[in-house]
Amino acid sequence: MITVAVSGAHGRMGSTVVQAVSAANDLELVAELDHEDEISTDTVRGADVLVDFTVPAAAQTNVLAGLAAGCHVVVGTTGWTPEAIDSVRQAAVDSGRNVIIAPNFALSAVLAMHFAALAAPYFESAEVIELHHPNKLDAPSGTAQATAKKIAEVRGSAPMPDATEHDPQGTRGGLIDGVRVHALRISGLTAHEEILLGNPGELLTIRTDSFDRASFMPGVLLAIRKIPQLQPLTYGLDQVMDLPGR
Ligand SMILES: NC(=O)c1ccc[n+]([C@@H]2O[C@H](COP(=O)([O-])OP(=O)(O)OC[C@H]3O[C@@H](n4cnc5c(N)ncnc54)[C@H](O)[C@@H]3O)[C@@H](O)[C@H]2O)c1
Ligand SMILES: O=C(O)C1=N[C@H](C(=O)O)CCC1
Repeated sequence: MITVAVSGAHGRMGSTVVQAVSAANDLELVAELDHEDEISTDTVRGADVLVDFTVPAAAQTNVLAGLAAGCHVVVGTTGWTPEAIDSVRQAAVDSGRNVIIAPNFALSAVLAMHFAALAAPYFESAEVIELHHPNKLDAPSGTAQATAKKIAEVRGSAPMPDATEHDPQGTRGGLIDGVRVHALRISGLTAHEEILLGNPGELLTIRTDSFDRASFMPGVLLAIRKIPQLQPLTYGLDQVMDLPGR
């Protein structure tokens, strides 16, 4: 039996994780923590794994507190900087516990990112559109950032055709490692992304839709089950799945 504490347990994702862990035969929910609860040896109640779905401003502190409390930590909270990830990596090494940070636990999103990285070297143009519910705090989404970085990695510095000279309102979107990213916030949506890859006369569109937060749960449970066997720091659920072409 793997014991689990959830941080952000009253939120949209945290409450869904509480339900999913409670329903799993091999997992035991031992603590539900939220905004006013300190993360400590006492409050995690001996949990093997702390799962964090909180807010970008709190995630790093929560992960470090979880490691100090003796937990492996599964992180879904977005908004990470490379510096914050490095500090977590070092803390994980020092603690002898492991951390996985995944910007998206939905299998369709993980595969969409993977397929985009496989396809990107074959296309002149690549842009990312992410579409989310309007209560989301961060833009662009962690998934869009990770997607753009993966595309940039495989494309290198190959230029994309774009004659735009005048865009005073910034309507061409943000640039992440040379890849354009556009963030939409629309009532009624949950979490969606399109990756558009173009060549003269053709377009490949890769799209992932999370219509319900249940879509993230198989990935979260996989990470909880696998984390004791992982490296001190893993970034992305693709690193845990046995994907072809990696
Ligand atoms: N990785 C993924 O697959 C995935 C999927 C969905 C959302 N997310 C990310 O998860 C995060 C949470 O999303 P959400 O929609 O559940 O948000 P939410 O606002 O519904 O929930 C956040 C919860 O965190 C709590 N909280 C705030 N500060 C805290 C602190 N210091 N300690 C403990 N709890 C604190 C809030 O009270 C709230 O209950 C966001 O960063 C979002 O981008 C990731
Ligand atoms: O609802 C959110 O907030 C989501 N955040 C993640 C991101 O920023 O990529 C994953 C999708 C849902």
